Amino acid sequence: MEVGSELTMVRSKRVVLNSRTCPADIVIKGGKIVEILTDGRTSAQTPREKILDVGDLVVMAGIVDSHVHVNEPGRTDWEGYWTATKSAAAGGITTIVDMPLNSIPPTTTLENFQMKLQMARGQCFVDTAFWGGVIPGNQSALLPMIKAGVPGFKCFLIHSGVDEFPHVAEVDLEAAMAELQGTGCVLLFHAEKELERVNPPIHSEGKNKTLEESSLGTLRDGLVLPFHCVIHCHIVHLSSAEAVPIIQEARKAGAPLTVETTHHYLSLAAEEIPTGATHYKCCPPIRGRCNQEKLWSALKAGIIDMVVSDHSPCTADLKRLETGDFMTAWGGISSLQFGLPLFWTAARQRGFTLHDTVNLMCKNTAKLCGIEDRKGSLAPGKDADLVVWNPDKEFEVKESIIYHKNKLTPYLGRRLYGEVFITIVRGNIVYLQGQFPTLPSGEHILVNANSAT
Ligand SMILES: NC(=O)NC(NC(N)=O)C(=O)[O-]
Ligand SMILES: [Zn+2]
Ligand SMILES: [Zn+2]
Repeated sequence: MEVGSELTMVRSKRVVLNSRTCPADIVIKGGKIVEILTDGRTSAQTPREKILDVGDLVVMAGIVDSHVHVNEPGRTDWEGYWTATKSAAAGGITTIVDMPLNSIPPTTTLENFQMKLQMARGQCFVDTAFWGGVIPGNQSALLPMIKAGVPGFKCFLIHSGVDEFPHVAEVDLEAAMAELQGTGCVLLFHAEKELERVNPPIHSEGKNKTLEESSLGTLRDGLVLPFHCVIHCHIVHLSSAEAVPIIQEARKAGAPLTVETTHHYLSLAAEEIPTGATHYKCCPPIRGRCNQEKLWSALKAGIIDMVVSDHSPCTADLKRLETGDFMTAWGGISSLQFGLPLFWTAARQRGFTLHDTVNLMCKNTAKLCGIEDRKGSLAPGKDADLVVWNPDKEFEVKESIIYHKNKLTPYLGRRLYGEVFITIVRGNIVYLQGQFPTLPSGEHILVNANSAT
């Protein structure tokens, strides 16, 4: 079987289905799963050719990463569709959902969205959907973007890191929520809030800690719950466990609220960040081990709904490694390709199962962006998006296997469990042990929740 082939069946001794992991034949036709044959059942539709038998490698639904910054157009040297979707394919990610910022222009108007689509066409190795952005004064652009296929919008409550994507005040949220009433879309919040100014703590320069209690006001996940959440609100990249009781309270009060955390808050702790290691900088910052354990407990308890990458790379110079100054370095971590093994390496020791992994990284993220009818789990009628991997195989993150545009990731040199062998998008092999199709096959663009064009 070679890369780029269109499969008619995938066979494995370990297929992760909704209720169990068992031997199964996944019959594929026209890019869709048509049958899943278990318990030795065969069917008239069982094909004879283009069958991929992966033995006892695990076959699971392809990962849906709903938080990826592909900064094209405008900052393609930070990350572009070609490299972002190749690294996604190498990581078992079959759908990415692109964030509306760091590209120039940002996805804040219909025209800007159409420009993004034009740039993405023909460059995507995996399926790609797009978030819009809410900024002050663009409320009249929201409905046209929904009609054009965005499943929701991201907004910031503090400076976003890029001037062309200003943060919102309450009055802007009022206007946006009025527009979004009844549309069924979701509003994603970067819910850090700038608290009262504090005297800059006396810390040795260049430590993540300085960032944590920064003189820019104590930036925390002071969860700013959107008042009278009249639409589905989603808290992105929760970093501080202090927000967990607030989230629980909001839900008790009936707020339609979902929450994500990221691989870096679950896999990295402030205590392990070397002085000046600004490639670890992200906003909100990575916090201590005690906080990390509380995030894991909230994940186990179902209070945090999903885990994403928040892949937010930049060019190496903007990480200011020469000064190691966390206050001026770009906030964002490059990690897209390694989400599955990062999560699994830590989760397997905490009693999480392969089913939990599908729920947290496929099902719930697909639901967030309105594509759960075709992505996020294995069932007849769904897209044949699969990842073939070995949860027990350890490997080292080496520069030579990184397909991100910029290789500067805090995970370099780390040994992880869960090597990805094959990634299949709508029945096509898009990654096979280091090999990719010469060109992306077809148009992996999902501009409407229910259709790809
Ligand atoms: N402009 C950004 O890419 N910001 C992102 N940066 C992070 N998370 O460090 C984000 O998600 O807020
Ligand atoms: Zn953010
Ligand atoms: Zn982000």
